[in-house]
Formats: sequence, structure tokens, C-alpha cells
Amino acid sequence: MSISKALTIAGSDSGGGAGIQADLKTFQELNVYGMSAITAVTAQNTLGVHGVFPLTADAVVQQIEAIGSDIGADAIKTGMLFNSEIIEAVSEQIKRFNWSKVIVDPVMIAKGGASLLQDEAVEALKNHLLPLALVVTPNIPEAEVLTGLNILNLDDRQTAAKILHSFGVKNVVIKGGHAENEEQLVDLLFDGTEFSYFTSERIHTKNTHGTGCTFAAAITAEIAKGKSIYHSAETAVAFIREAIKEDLKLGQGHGPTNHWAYQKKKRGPLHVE
Ligand SMILES: Nc1ncnc2c1ncn2[C@@H]1O[C@H](COP(=O)(O)OP(=O)(O)OP(=O)(O)O)[C@@H](O)[C@H]1O
Ligand SMILES: Cc1ncc(COP(=O)(O)O)c(N)n1
Repeated sequence: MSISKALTIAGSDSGGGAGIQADLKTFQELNVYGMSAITAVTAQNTLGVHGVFPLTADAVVQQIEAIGSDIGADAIKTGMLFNSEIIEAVSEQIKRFNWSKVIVDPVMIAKGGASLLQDEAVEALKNHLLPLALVVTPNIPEAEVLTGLNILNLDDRQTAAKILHSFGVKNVVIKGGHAENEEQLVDLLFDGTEFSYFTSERIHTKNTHGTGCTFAAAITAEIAKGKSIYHSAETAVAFIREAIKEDLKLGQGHGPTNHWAYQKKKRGPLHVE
């Protein structure tokens, strides 16, 4: 049996809703073998980020080398990279192993406001990593930081997508979760020629911790299986929608989404004692 494999290079979320934990759960649910290279350990729960402990760039490189030189990966996802040393080291490894299916989630700020990327690292992201990316998945504030635009409407998002594409990224997905006045959420995909729009009703819940990580991980899993960018984005929209709709109501703050929900219809309901 041949199984598709995906590697996530990201931070650990002790609360299990975002970061490496969200990515591996999503890979597993979409039948992809998940592997990880941890960039930073966070002490985090639904109430916020209480500590950030970055690893050295060398520690990150050794984890990636261990995977690249043995098991290999069909697709790579990056999440929290924290500083420019880690970004440059990760970019070098992507080139070294000739990885072309690279999905960059440009994680900058956690929901509670904690910084997951140093300000000085934004240029490294633009100059080193984005030119290697098959897909980049910013939310609206991240697209604003990367492009310098003030994004107020869909036209602005289209302009931002074109600018991001000009940085060398082949496909741009700008997520619509942060357009807080919109009841219809629009995730926009730009492939350098055409725009596609994935629209869904906003679900009213505070349990949206890790939606961005989960969404990009679902795209990565589908791309690892050889699916098209459009199909992968469409599946990711469906996956995150179910995960938000069937939230687990854990913790006192912004709880995680439900990574089982998308497959639950096929498997039947969970047996909870
Ligand atoms: N309340 C909601 N109802 C339905 N879908 C949502 C909601 N919030 C986010 N989404 C969807 O979840 C995905 C992630 O979007 P969002 O813009 O929130 O990303 P993000 O800000 O990176 O996530 P995070 O807040 O975890 O960092 C998108 O597909 C978006 O449409
Ligand atoms: C380790 C890690 N990576 C990414 C996020 C972003 O997720 P969110 O914006 O939902 O907090 C996070 N909180 N923690």
C-alpha cells in the first residue's frame, strides 16, 4: 500500500487546537501520513498564549533532514516560523530536497494577540519562502502586512492576491474569516490568471482557535494526494466548515474546532462515555 505523506514545519500548541497538533489531526483525518518539524513550543490554551520557546534553526534543520533523507514527503506545510533564522533555514532545506508542493500559512499573530512571528521576519518570509511556495494562505491582516495594503473590500483582496502572486507564489488563497461585518464568508483563490471564490455562511461561535492552521493543513493533505489546487481548497473549505459547526466546547476561551467532524458522517457519531 502506498500512502501519501505530508510534513508540517510549525509551532506546537499545548492546547491541541492550532499549530502542529491541528495539522497532524487534519492530515490523519484526510488519510495522509503526518510528520512534523517543530519550530517553537508554545504554552497555550483556549485563553491565550502564555509562553513561547523557539528552537534553534539548527534543531529545525535536523528534524527536516531526518525526514527528507529517509521517509520523504509529498507536500510540505509551514506554519509558525517565529524568526528570520528559522525562515531562511527552512527555505534552504526546501530547496535542498527539491520540494515543490509547499503550502505556506504565514502565521503572524495568535487570536489573543500574541506574536508568533517577529516583525523583522516578514521580509525573510517575502524574500526567501514565498518564492518557493505553491500556495500561500494569509488571513486578511496577514495579507495586509505582506502587501502593505489596507484591505477593506473584495477588490482590495483581489489586488492583494495579485501582489502576493508577484512575489513568486503560484497560488494565493486569502481567507475571509476576519471580515467581521460579513455574514457571507468568501475565501478567494488566485492562480495567477483566474479568481475563484468559495462562499459560506458565517457560523456564530467563539470556538475558532486554529481555523487557519486546520484549513491550510487540509489543503496540504489534498495536495499530497495529488489533487488539484482548486479541489484541495474546496475540500479545505468543507473540512473547516464542519470542524467549526461541530465545535467541541472545550476550555473557557476560544476553543478548538472539531477535527473529527468532516469524516464523522462517513464513520458515524463518536462514542463518548
Ligand atoms: N465563523 C466562521 N464561520 C464559518 N467559517 C469560518 C469562520 N471563521 C473562519 N472561517 C473559515 O475558516 C478558515 C480560516 O479563516 P480565517 O480567516 O479565520 O483564518 P485565520 O485567521 O488564519 O485563522 P486563525 O484565526 O486560526 O488564525 C476560512 O476558510 C474561513 O472562511
Ligand atoms: C503554535 C501556533 N501556531 C499557529 C497559531 C494560530 O492559530 P490561532 O490564530 O487560531 O490562534 C497558534 N495559535 N499557535
